[in-house]
Amino acid sequence: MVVLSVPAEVTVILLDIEGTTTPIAFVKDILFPYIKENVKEYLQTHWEEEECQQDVHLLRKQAEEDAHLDGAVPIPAAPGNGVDDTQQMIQAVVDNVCWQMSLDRKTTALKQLQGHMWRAAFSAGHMKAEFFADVVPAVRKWREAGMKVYIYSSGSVEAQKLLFGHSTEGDILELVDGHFDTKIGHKVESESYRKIANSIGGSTNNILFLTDVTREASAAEEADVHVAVVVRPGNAGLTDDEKTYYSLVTSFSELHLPSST
Ligand SMILES: CSCCC(=O)C(=O)COP(=O)(O)O
Ligand SMILES: [Mg+2]
Repeated sequence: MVVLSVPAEVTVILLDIEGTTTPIAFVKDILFPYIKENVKEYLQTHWEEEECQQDVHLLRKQAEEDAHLDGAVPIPAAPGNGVDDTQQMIQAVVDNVCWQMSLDRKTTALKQLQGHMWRAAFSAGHMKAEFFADVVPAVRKWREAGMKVYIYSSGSVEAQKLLFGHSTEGDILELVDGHFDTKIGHKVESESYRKIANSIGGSTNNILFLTDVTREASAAEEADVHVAVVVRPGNAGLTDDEKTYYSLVTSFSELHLPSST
C-alpha cells in the first residue's frame, strides 16, 4: 500500500468534502438536482420568512456584483407587494440560482440558500450523505492519535453539519472539531488558510489540508499549509505535472501518522 507520512508538526487535519470525503456524484446527482427541482416551490412556501428574505437579500447583492459577467441573471430590487410582483421576483431568484449552479459557482449567497433547502430533505430522512468507506475509520484513528479534524468546504457550515449529521454511516458530526466555509474566504485564496489557522489557534504549518482541487491545494501551500491531493473515482483528472508535484492519496488509510505503526 502507498503510504504518505504526515509531518510531525501536523496537529490538525483539514478536510474538503466534495471529491475528498464524499463522491462528487453524490453532490452532482443528488444534492444539486434537489435544489434545481425544488427551488421555486421552496421560495413560494418560505418567501415571507425572515431567513428566506435574508437569503434573497444576499443573492441580490451577489447578482449586483455579478452584473458584468456574461449571461448574469439580475435580481431586481424589491417591487410592490402584489402577487404578480412576488411571482416575478421569485422567478428572477430561481433563474439566478439556476444560472449560478450551471457554472458550479461557490458564492456564499448560493451556498447559504442551498444549505437551508437541504435542511428539510435531510431532517425528513429523504437524503443521506455518502462518505467514502475509508473516511470514518481514518478520522476515528486520527482523533485517537490526538489529531484535531476540521472541515473546510464551499458548502455552508449548516450544509456541512447536515451531511455529517445524516450520513449513510449514521450521525458522525461528533468526529469533527469544527467547520469552515466561504465566510472565512474562498478556498482558492491563501489568506483563507491563514485565517483558519488563526481561528483554530495554531500555525498554518500545523495543518494538513486534503482536497481534490489543485487550485485549493496551491493556495493552501502558499500559506505554508501541508497539502495532499485526494484522487477519488469521479474526480477531475490531474495533469502529469500535478501528479508529479503533489503528494497524492487515493484513500485516507494511506496517511501514516508519525506515532502510528
Ligand atoms: C457540504 S455541502 C455540499 C457540497 C457543496 O455544495 C459544495 O460546494 C462542495 O464544495 P467542496 O468545497 O466541499 O468541494
Ligand atoms: Mg472538493
